[in-house]
Amino acid sequence: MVDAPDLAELERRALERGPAYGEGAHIVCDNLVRIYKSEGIEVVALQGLDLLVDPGELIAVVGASGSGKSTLLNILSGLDVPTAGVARVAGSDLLTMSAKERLAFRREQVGFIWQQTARNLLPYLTAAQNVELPMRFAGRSRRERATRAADLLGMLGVGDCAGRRPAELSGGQQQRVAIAVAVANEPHVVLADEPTGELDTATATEVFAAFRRVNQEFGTTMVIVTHDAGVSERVDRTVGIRDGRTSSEVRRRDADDGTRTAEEYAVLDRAGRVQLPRGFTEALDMRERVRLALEDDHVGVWPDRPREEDA
Ligand SMILES: Nc1ncnc2c1ncn2[C@@H]1O[C@H](COP(=O)(O)OP(=O)(O)OP(=O)(O)O)[C@@H](O)[C@H]1O
Repeated sequence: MVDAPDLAELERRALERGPAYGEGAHIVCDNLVRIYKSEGIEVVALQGLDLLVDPGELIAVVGASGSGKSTLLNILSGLDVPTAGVARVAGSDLLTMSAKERLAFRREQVGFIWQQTARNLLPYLTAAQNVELPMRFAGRSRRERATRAADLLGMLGVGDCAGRRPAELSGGQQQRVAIAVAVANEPHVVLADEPTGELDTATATEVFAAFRRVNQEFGTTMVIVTHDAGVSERVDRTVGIRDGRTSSEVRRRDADDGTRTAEEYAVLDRAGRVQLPRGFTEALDMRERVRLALEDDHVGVWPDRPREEDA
């Protein structure tokens, strides 16, 4: 009979294995799958998506229409349940939580901002009342609600709009009020689906600045889905989604001399998969299979055609 390992041995093995995937991350998606079934047809919206977002990070998510961006946000916000995989936000497991836990998660842990300005605010309440509403649900005192609503609206540059209803606000003002609503209960994470999609460039810049302000002031982790290059170029990390998987990443850094550099990476997932950019595969007519070779400091990828030395 083999001796069972003792506690010290198990601890030693755990240390040897190193940190678990996503340990310390605020958002963890590991091999996330979402399959929609309608009228007997299955649509695989997410097919093994991996994503890690650190606490306090502000990232943009980009991708073609239908690539799975909204599906991802709906899962992270607790609105939708994934079919398989791991999705964890601020320590909450989104696959296994009960209905009650899900409600508390949505009320306290995440704030959400939709593209359609009208969807974010209740039309018959003033801006301040809209911001106070989630705090009322959370049981905060009347005085605390009023003070915090005024502070948030002021911080986001819409303090003078406090007494106006959404119809009396511009699209950009409505989105800034929506950000105040989203962070009213100090959520750990804010998710936004095309929040500047209906705005002109100058207004979009102002709204993005409001997101940035909240991120820096409160350290809130933020994921913004966007088609807007003005937004995606201003964040430190842009994650590209293709066919329901994270496929590429652009990281930007400010150099000491004040210049900003951007570097594009392909994402290597936990199973060792890399998605080649479509431009590369088309340029070399790569289809179905490729040849790989391990070199000293890189991996070569060739189209599946007879090589000269084989001919
Ligand atoms: N409720 C649903 N039922 C069936 N299929 C769905 C449903 N929601 C999304 N899909 C499908 O899942 C895939 C991903 O959709 P999703 O809305 O996540 O993409 P997206 O990247 O957000 O697109 P867009 O930029 O156009 O909003 C698409 O093929 C879409 O048709």
